[in-house]
Amino acid sequence: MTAVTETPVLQLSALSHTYQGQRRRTTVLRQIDLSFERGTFYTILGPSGSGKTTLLSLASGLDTPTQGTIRFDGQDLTQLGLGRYRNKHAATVFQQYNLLTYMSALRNVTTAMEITGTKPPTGRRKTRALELLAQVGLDTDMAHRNVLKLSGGQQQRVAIARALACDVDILFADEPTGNLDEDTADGIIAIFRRLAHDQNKCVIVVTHSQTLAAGSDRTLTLRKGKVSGTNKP
Ligand SMILES: Nc1ncnc2c1ncn2[C@@H]1O[C@H](COP(=O)(O)OP(=O)(O)OP(=O)(O)O)[C@@H](O)[C@H]1O
Repeated sequence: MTAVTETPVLQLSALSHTYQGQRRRTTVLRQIDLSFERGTFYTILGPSGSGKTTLLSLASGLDTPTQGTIRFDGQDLTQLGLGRYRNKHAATVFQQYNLLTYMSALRNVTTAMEITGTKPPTGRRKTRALELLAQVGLDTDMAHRNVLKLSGGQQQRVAIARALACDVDILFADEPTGNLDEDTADGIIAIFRRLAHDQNKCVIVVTHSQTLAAGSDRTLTLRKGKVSGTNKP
């Protein structure tokens, strides 16, 4: 009998990235090879400036690497199309949230569903959005409030609900618990674990938080542009 090996949902091969500044070039990532599987919650750690956000921008299709390839389900992202990848297969929770500031929390979530063509399996988009906002601890009153009238931590939770609203294969998040108290952060970690383990999604989170790392299935550490260590095999 031959063993069936599943194609990684995301594969980075010989990935390097260099920023071209006005005076000098900075190589941030050097020849990185990494595979990510469905059903797994990953955290990426590393000192400030080690290239974590850069790695996330490339892997989520927001930027293109100067060298190397990125494959989603075996298909090169340049062939699949970055727009299609970001719309249908990947969702990102940004460090700065990137919410639509003239809208309510609820509209931020439903708009994301409209743009990506996400139809909830049951109920209307609005019902599903309220459900997701409740899951991250935002009640109906907060859901209807303009996002600028929410605290930083509450805005961060709207950004998480918005990413959860799009039924994608990979969820990326950059410091998603940075502004949250311990209990709320624990709730978010539990959501990420459920997404990976119950819904077979791949969750990839950049963080400095050891608590978040401890809640994940695998941690990768970036140092000087290389992956210097992985644990929890
Ligand atoms: N657009 C850019 N142009 C030039 N250099 C950049 C650009 N973006 C990031 N850098 C540099 O690339 C390096 C890696 O940045 P990156 O944001 O990926 O690090 P990080 O590990 O996420 O840091 P932190 O933990 O502080 O958020 C830093 O030295 C940064 O100054």
